[in-house]
Amino acid sequence: MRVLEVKGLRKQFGDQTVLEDVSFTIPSQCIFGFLGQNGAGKTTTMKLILGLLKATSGEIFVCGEPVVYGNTKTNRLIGYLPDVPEFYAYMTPREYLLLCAEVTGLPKHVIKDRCDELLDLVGLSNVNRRIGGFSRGMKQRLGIAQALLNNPTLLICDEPTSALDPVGRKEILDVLLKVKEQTTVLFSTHILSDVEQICDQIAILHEGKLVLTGDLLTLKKQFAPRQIQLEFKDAAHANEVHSLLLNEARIQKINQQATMLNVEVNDLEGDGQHLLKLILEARIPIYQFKVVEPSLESLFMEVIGCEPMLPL
Ligand SMILES: Nc1ncnc2c1ncn2[C@@H]1O[C@H](COP(=O)(O)OP(=O)(O)OP(=O)(O)O)[C@@H](O)[C@H]1O
Repeated sequence: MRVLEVKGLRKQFGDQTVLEDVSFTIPSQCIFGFLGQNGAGKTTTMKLILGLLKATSGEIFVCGEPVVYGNTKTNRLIGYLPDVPEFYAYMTPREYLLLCAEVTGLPKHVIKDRCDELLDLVGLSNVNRRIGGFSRGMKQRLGIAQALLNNPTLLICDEPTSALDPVGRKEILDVLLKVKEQTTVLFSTHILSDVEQICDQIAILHEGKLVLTGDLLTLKKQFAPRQIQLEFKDAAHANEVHSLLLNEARIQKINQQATMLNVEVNDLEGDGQHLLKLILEARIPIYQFKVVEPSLESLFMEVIGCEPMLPL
């Protein structure tokens, strides 16, 4: 089933076009990473999905139902976590969730069990402190619990990990992985490693246009350049090999950083062997010869037209 379908979405603020012909679909039970640099248009897209902004043109469907601006009926199917969630600081997480459950009209007989289940899911069941003293990560986790109260089909999180330290980020990613068992997740971010860890599908937004969307593993294989990394004892040896390889037609691109060379080839096996042979024949000692696994970073940089850093 298609949980979300975005078709030809365009959004203008005055004469500024912020989104142009954005189309993507999200199948059920997947984690969809919505990637883009600051200002790419991620939050605007999410607000359009939530019916909080009016699209200039295009259509959005949640579980087959059209999203209509100003009539947010489809939001009963969506849980939303904004980038900076706000809470009542004087409450404990349980008090706060119980209040939200009552306000959202959850049947009285299920409220307590649902809140306990969600506090357990986000690792806050034994926390009886006031929310005012929570870390950012704890607030994000409570926000996820709140967004899941009504058993949504789609959970949308706006940059849930961006302001967190590595431990806080891992906790959120673990929670999202657990959420995926029951709910489709769309989360926006510019942290590529988070996407690499948990996402099945991605979309990359660049200056308001969707430059890539699809299954992450397939895209990585399809787009990431075939690269071999060579490391030498010193920069002089790396320079020597760099000059040697400049004459080789089969080498697509060479990128050097000090003692390391990143060499892009067409045929990893054949060209790799040829490279090694050349270096050995020139009697240049080599420290490391490594086939670089395709990474989301190289894919991202390629589609937005930036030069990737040398992988470590
Ligand atoms: N209400 C608005 N009025 C005018 N321009 C807006 C409005 N909201 C957003 N924009 C502009 O739209 C562009 C996209 O903003 P958006 O917040 O969607 O980007 P983003 O990808 O979420 O970025 P970030 O990662 O910084 O949150 C920006 O240039 C922003 O200034």
